[in-house]
Amino acid sequence: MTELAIKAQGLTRLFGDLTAVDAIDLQIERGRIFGFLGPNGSGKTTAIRMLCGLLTPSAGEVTVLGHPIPRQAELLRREIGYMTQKFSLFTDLSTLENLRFMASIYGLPRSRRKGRIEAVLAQFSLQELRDRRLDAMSGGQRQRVALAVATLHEPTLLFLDEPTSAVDPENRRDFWEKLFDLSAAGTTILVSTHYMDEAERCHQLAILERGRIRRDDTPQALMSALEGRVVEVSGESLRPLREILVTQPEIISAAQQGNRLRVLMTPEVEDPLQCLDRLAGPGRALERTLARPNLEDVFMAATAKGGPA
Ligand SMILES: Nc1ncnc2c1ncn2[C@@H]1O[C@H](COP(=O)(O)OP(=O)(O)OP(=O)(O)O)[C@@H](O)[C@H]1O
Repeated sequence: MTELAIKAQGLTRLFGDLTAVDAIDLQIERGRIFGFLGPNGSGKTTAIRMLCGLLTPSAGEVTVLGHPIPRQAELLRREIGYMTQKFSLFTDLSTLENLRFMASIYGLPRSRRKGRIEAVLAQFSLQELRDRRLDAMSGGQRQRVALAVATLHEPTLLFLDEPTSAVDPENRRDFWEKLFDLSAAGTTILVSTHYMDEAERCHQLAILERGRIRRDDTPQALMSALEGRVVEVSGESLRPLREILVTQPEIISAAQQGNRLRVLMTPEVEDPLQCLDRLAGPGRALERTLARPNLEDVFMAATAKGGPA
């Protein structure tokens, strides 16, 4: 049986009347990159904080790296790294000063400190930035320092809460290469994002909406499940066509991309092309073809029109 890094059942958190996380179940295998994909306010941060032992669940069972949480949260803390969307390092200190400070906070033995600091400086290509203050760095450079700090004590499990929200696409790609290096070396990573390109890189993905997991599978399986339901339309007057389509019960979403309209249909529709022709009405010169589903389609299917379809 595959060993699980994280197992949660019925994990729930209320804030007053609001259910921020609503009875979610999770099984995350060791060494995997697992993604939480969801819009703002869908409960990603709240779920991560409970899994780290930083926030007490209102209900549910959680085991992380074999520790029942929150009971053994203190023991867990030494084995995990946590990087939040809010930048939490000292911007008036240099890379090296931040690393030295965090090494003492983590309680790294003196004999290991120097070696680990040099190791992460090399691993995250920070040698040239070792003496630079963080407030004189770009967003991407700072994120690399933050990842170096989060992995300084060699955690076996890493929680990354929207780690690249202030980073451009090229730096995001580099950042993900570092995550794959860590994963290949055995580190389990739970990462939250609202970027589709990031979500697609994960080994496994949970789509969250209003505190619930709407889908949980590999990105490939999630996309394959929508095969035959996405139609791309090109032609004249796409805006009025879209207006008609979005009001129809057969249509989950219709989004314009350049001079094409991407239409996602409900699973009940047997012949999407024929259905589209019928809804568009006679007299429209349309070109339409079935398209390969992407993660954006999966996200729409999982969350649009008030619930999963
Ligand atoms: N301490 C708190 N007190 C009251 N409500 C809270 C608290 N923390 C979070 N919430 C609410 O719980 C819901 C989920 O928030 P959460 O931060 O977990 O979402 P998120 O998916 O991480 O969003 P984002 O992408 O914006 O970070 C939101 O409606 C939020 O306002």
